[in-house]
Amino acid sequence: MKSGKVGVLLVNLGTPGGTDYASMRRYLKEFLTDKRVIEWSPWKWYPILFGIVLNTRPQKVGKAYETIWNKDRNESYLRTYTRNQSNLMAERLKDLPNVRVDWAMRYGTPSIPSRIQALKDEGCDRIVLFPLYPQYAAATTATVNDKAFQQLLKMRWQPALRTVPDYHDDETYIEALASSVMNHLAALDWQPDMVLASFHGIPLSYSEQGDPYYWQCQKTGRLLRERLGLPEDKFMVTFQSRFGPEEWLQPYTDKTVEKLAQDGVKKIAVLNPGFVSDCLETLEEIAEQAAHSFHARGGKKFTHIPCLNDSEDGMRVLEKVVRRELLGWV
Ligand SMILES: C=CC1=C(C)c2cc3[nH]c(cc4nc(cc5[nH]c(cc1n2)c(C)c5CCC(=O)O)C(CCC(=O)O)=C4C)c(C)c3C=C
Ligand SMILES: [Fe+2]
Ligand SMILES: [Fe+2]
Repeated sequence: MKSGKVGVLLVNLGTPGGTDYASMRRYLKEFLTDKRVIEWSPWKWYPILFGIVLNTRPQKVGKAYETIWNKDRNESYLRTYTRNQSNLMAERLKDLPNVRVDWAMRYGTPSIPSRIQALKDEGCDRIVLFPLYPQYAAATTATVNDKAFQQLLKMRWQPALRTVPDYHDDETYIEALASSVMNHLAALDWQPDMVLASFHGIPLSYSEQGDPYYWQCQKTGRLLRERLGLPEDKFMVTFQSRFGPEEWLQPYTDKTVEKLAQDGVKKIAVLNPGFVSDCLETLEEIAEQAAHSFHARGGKKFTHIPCLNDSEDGMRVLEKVVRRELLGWV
């Protein structure tokens, strides 16, 4: 049995294997049966999920994925960026010869159990598990951790596992976001009247039960606004990607974009600080749908500021967090 190495496992949300009905259904089924994501009792939720959602949503969302699919590699960008981040991280950690870097997805492939097992087989008896979410939510961070520990449940000789906490107020992260905004805006021949920092939402009830997500998003937003030197009336934190009938965190991004246009605001910029990589929710919902809705209501200029992805600044953030969590192990 090999031993003595340290693994670093980068984990993002997941992605369907293809945009066809069967792949989309498989992906959404795994996602939407996760009790950390949908907290309703299965008695209430499953008839709706299996009766309606999984019969209609795969087609609808499959079409949306088609518009943002990475055709060169026949995969979603979330997968492309996560793999790139893993390769670049391995390069950056070359000075630590005992460290192995790998990546996984919470839903779809490569799965967390398969990569934890692979790292263990390679001799990693210590693993740093990094859920790629700057703000903590049970629906994202906790479910990644749960999945990893489920695999450990099956192992006789478990690796030691260190879970990486959120980094919503980390200086390097705020600095990277700020430069991504400044560089993007400097390349335009116009300047926005309003900058929206749009985070993925969660149901309000999750927040009321103690999820720190809302407050972490607010703090990220405030620190970014201060770093950009923007007054409060030129910067807003909003929440996107509502799903289902419940009330979610407010203000909603789509409604805000509509209202801004109706109120006569002509130029806006939107960024997604909570997403480590661009994905359906940023490329389709914001860069396509929100832009369309803004223009349709009289808005003139709309720009989407890309996520940090596999950029130099983005990698500096991830590397800083990983090196901090490796302390004592390398
Ligand atoms: C109740 C449902 C959902 C909760 C809660 C939720 C929280 C949440 N999600 C992300 C990040 C991503 N979500 C993505 C897609 C997506 N999210 C939901 C539902 C909930 N998310 C669904 C059903 C989907 C699939 C698309 C759709 O059917 O609309 C993605 C994109 C994945 C991709 O491949 O591009 C990301 C990323 C966060 C950060 C979060 C809570 C903080
Ligand atoms: Fe989501
Ligand atoms: Fe969405």
